[in-house]
Amino acid sequence: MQRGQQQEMVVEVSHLLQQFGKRTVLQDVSFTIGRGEILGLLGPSGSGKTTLVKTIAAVGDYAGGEVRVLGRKMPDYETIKRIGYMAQADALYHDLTGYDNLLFFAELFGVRGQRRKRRIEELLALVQLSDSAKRAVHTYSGGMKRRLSLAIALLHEPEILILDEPTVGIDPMLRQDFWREFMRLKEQGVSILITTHVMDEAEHCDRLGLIRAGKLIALGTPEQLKAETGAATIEGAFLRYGGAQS
Ligand SMILES: Nc1ncnc2c1ncn2[C@@H]1O[C@H](COP(=O)(O)OP(=O)(O)OP(=O)(O)O)[C@@H](O)[C@H]1O
Repeated sequence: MQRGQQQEMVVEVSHLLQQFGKRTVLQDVSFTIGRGEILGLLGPSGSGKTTLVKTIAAVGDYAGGEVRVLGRKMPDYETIKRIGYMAQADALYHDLTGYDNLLFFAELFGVRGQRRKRRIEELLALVQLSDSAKRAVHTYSGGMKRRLSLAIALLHEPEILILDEPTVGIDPMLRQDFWREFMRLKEQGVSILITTHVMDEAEHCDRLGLIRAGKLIALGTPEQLKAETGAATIEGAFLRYGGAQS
């Protein structure tokens, strides 16, 4: 980026309020994500991370504030197609094979012809499912389902990736491959919002947001968060901000 040039903001969340019935789950949450930026969300179980990423991915409406993605107020159907969302709960067709799941979602996202064939093959290789692609998903392990879900989220080459704990149940070697891929996508200008409980993954993020009880209690680069708290590690910084990591 040129000096003085403004970084393009692809996600703008301002004063977001999310409620389920009378219960407030997210309160006054504001942040932005720039093009090609990886923003990680950390927080204890139940703090609101999944609710936040779902709201940005437009899975449901919100009670107050504003979420804009690529300049459009969400939820917006056209913009949803430019997002790749990997949910925590697998949204797969268990009676279909892995390959047929990819075919189904390719159709849904308008990925057709030679591009479809090429993408499916590339992604099956990336997530190491080429040899199991013709098996029904109900025979897959939890980790295999996560890998297939990631392949689906990447299928249509989205500009924004929203990944809810993508590496749960993934072995350390493959986790490294995933991160190599996330970094490659970042270099291509893809913006990534990722929730994680894994502290060394947090170190790979450009910035981190710490969420506690529905509030964004800290936001900054890993170095800033450590410097502000005088902690040697992200985990230490997080604890000093008063969040108990689960
Ligand atoms: N559809 C819903 N209806 C009512 N309450 C909900 C709903 N979805 C989430 N919640 C509540 O909102 C709070 C935040 O949940 P959320 O799943 O966003 O947390 P999280 O930080 O992602 O947790 P984890 O790390 O365990 O996945 C929790 O108290 C949860 O029970």
